[in-house]
Amino acid sequence: MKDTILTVDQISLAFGGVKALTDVSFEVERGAVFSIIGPNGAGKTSMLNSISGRYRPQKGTIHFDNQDVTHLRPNARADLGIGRTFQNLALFGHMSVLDNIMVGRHHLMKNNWLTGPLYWASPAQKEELAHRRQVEEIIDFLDISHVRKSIAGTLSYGLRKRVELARAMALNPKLILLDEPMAGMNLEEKEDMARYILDLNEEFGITVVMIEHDMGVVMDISHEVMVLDFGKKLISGLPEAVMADEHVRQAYLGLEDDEQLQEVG
Ligand SMILES: Nc1ncnc2c1ncn2[C@@H]1O[C@H](COP(=O)(O)OP(=O)(O)OP(=O)(O)O)[C@@H](O)[C@H]1O
Repeated sequence: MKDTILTVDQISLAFGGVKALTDVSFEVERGAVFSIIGPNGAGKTSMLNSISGRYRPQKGTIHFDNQDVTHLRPNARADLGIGRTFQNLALFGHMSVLDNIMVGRHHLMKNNWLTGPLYWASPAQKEELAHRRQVEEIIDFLDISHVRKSIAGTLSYGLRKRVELARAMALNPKLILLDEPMAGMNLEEKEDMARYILDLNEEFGITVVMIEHDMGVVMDISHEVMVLDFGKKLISGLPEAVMADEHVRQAYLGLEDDEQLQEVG
């Protein structure tokens, strides 16, 4: 039987007269890497924001892990296991890598990690230690231990993106929303990031919903692809089937033959 972790049903979202999303429905299977593609302004970020709770669609419902989350606030959705990264870096530049990642874990801690250390040898301290161990695991996984004490703002772009991913993972998400995780990266950084996304999906069992413009990456790592165009769903399915679709090739890729498709991204 199909194990669906996310069900988006008939979502419509408008900003004044601008229709960002119109009647978009789709399902994401637990354990999948699901990519959303489409031209600029197609509604991709609006969809991610609707899932995370940042935007409130005027119409439609969103179910996550068998629960109606349509009316839940972003924090409540995060508590249920929806993590995310942003299109533009959203790290605390003046804080260390470790502290940035601990912020991601904050909501999991019963005791506030800022006031926690003030209580002596208390459960709060023990809790912080346990959290630190888990954070160290994530740091090892993403190969950022050499910069764990560095100030986040001083790191290269690729490393900062990885720290952002670490912070999202620290939330212990069942589903992670990635908004253009490879944007602005060189080829090597992109290859690294693709590997980490695959590993967090396979080793940690985290379902991934990702917006990505690099078609090579999308084709390589996605189990399913959905195309948005002018706020509407054009098609979704296996990556090869979507790329072979005539409408997609014309409307989005503007391509005629396979040779050109290879060059995208
Ligand atoms: N907060 C907002 N206020 C007003 N209009 C918005 C807002 N967010 C998105 N829009 C509009 O909704 C439409 C869809 O935008 P969205 O950012 O979701 O597209 P996108 O596919 O993510 O584009 P891009 O690839 O450029 O990031 C656009 O017309 C955009 O201007």
